Amino acid sequence: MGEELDTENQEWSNESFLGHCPSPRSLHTATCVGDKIVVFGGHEDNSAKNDVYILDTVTHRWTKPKVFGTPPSPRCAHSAVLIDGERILIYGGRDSMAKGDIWFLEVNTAFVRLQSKLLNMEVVAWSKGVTGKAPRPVVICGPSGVGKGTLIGKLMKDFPDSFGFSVSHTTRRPREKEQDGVHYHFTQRHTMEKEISERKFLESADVHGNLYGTSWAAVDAVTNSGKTCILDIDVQGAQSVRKSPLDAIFVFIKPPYPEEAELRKRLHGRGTESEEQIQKRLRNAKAELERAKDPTLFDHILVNAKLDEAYENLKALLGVDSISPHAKANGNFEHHGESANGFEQEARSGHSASLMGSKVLICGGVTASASTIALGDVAVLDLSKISGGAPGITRGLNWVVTNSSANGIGNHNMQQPSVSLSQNHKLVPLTSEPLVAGNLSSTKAANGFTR
Ligand SMILES: Nc1nc2c(ncn2[C@@H]2O[C@H](COP(=O)(O)OP(=O)(O)O)[C@@H](O)[C@H]2O)c(=O)[nH]1
Ligand SMILES: Nc1ncnc2c1ncn2[C@@H]1O[C@H](COP(=O)(O)OP(=O)(O)O)[C@@H](O)[C@H]1O
Repeated sequence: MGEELDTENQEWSNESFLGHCPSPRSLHTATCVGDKIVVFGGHEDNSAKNDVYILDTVTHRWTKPKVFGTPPSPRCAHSAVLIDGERILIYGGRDSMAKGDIWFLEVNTAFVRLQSKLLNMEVVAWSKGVTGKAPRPVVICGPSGVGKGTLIGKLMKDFPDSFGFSVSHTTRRPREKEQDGVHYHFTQRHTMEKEISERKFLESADVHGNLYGTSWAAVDAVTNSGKTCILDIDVQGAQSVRKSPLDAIFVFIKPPYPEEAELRKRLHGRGTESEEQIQKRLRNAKAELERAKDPTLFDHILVNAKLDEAYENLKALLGVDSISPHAKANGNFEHHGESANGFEQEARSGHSASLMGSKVLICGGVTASASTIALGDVAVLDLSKISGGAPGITRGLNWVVTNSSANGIGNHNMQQPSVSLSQNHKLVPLTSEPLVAGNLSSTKAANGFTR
């Protein structure tokens, strides 16, 4: 059962709803997307939630959609605003602490429509929103034995705060010093094939007789932490990623001449493969070196003759400061808070958010729950330059105004008030009037705290 409000007659009626309905909760958001209502997060039994449910208002059926990407941490008292009918911006909220991060729940983007068609089910996808200059992922390719692992290892050791490795899945057996979950996720072919069919992978390929693949989760884990994501994948993988919306930089590592003899020497020196496996790797190397000649695939070709020189060149093309290891790489971004232009935002919950053109106005709310200070400001998030999106981060967000006294914006028009399901599950508008009206310096926050 549920209750429905007829907005024309202003009347509530009891309705039966079918399907998988959300558990009773409060302080969640419910956003109308066409005939559907998308419910995210909320609070139940002393804990916050990060699940997503969709109510089809025509069929009166609830569904729990398939969720792509890594969801934000559980939260309640966040805000939700529908952007261009295709993605819901989720901002802030709290569990035990107030949050200042920005997320997009894609409900009708090209990516979501394609996945939905392929899987024949309701699909949504998470993409983390980033302000400032977000780094692009880096794809590193090259024949077996050329030194990809060695170069990446050096980069990760010297710049652990700046670079993160996308841990691939593989069906090959672990080498002696390889750790599961660090170098690869070692898995079985049937398990991996099942996960590929469930579309958990950004790309996958058969390489040297084994299955390798990059999961969405592997890339999300790095990009959502704010680090530059490094992918060590073969040329087939690079071709797939090139076609994906990941917007990566592609680097091919080549051996010096004579190429085959050098690879053979290095593979023998590494001593991790049998002679038969080395022969297979060398045969494949020829084909990879050939395919790398495609000028549309790689942005940079780097010869790894002398290791130290190759490493300096790699750092230079990635824009890393070679003098100060452990410093952040150029292009690193803040996950939340600071914008490219220096405006900073406090984490908050219980605020309101409304869309005005390509800008989102964030008003009031409270800061960290320990102090529960009500905020009287208006922050404006500019979405006019956003790019990217699931699968991957959404770039180009910018905080443009922070007005602590908010003169002149007090009675702004809330174009798209959030809608919330209350604890007893009635569908009610959360803020049919502006949450913050009049003089913002004496804001009343959503939970009643005043300043
Ligand atoms: N397409 C794809 N290739 C991968 C992935 N992970 C590793 N590879 C590639 O698989 C090949 C074999 O890797 P590995 O077994 O570690 O052997 P190595 O290249 O001899 O060190 C290399 O070309 C890797 O770049 C992945 O997730 N996807
Ligand atoms: N520039 C280089 N000169 C000589 N040997 C190298 C160089 N770069 C890497 N190696 C060695 O070659 C072997 C293969 O390197 P590795 O990083 O495992 O290659 P890949 O990951 O591309 O298969 C390792 O034993 C490594 O120490």
